[in-house]
Amino acid sequence: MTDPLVSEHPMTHHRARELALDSITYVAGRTLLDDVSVSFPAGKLTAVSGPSGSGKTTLLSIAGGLLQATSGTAELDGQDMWTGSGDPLPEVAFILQVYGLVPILSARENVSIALRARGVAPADADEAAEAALARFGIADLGERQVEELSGGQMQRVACARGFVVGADVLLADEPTSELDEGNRSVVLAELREEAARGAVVVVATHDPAVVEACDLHIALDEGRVVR
Ligand SMILES: Nc1ncnc2c1ncn2[C@@H]1O[C@H](COP(=O)(O)OP(=O)(O)OP(=O)(O)O)[C@@H](O)[C@H]1O
Repeated sequence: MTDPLVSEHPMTHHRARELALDSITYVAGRTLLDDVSVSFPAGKLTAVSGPSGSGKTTLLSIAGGLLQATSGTAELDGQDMWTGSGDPLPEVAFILQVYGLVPILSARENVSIALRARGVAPADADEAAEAALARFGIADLGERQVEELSGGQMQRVACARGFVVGADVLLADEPTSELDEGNRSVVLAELREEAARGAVVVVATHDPAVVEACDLHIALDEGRVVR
């Protein structure tokens, strides 16, 4: 499997063990997360479920360092996930609900960027990007501008960009919402593979089939953990 970061630094790369959230509260006008303590272990696929508006996206954002909690801590083996800027640690990759793709760039460029930003040489990054697109069945769309793609195709580009990094922590927000059953299975298999590789993998989802496919399950309701 393509994993440029790990293969470039085979001797120095230590796997994370656990992403721990302790007493996280987040207030924005009202309380969106209320005293949430959860632990996401490496090597496991953890589902975060809950109705729309229950706080799943907010929780993932805090877990990955995009958002600073009002109180409480989010730590990867003791390292604070909040870096002070809203830029996540390089160990973290996101697959976001809004995708965050650059519309005027090609699918391949959007994926390649994630590696180039981490110091991978452009030619190697492009090659890994092609392979990642192929994993999600969109190798033929590499040259296409993202703004010309369908919602489901964009979601698969966002998946390829999240997976290509070989991150220690992969946080996926509804990564299968636009996908048919076949493509959903592909994404689930890839998530499982990342966990098997030793990553912390968290997937926020409404989909019972996705919850079913996970090792662990945390349910939110109105900003509180209910299971
Ligand atoms: N910055 C903000 N300021 C105020 N309210 C916010 C902010 N961000 C999110 N919210 C609100 O917080 C609640 C939780 O949002 P969040 O996106 O975390 O839920 P979710 O469980 O991911 O929902 P969905 O499944 O619909 O994506 C929602 O009611 C949302 O409108």
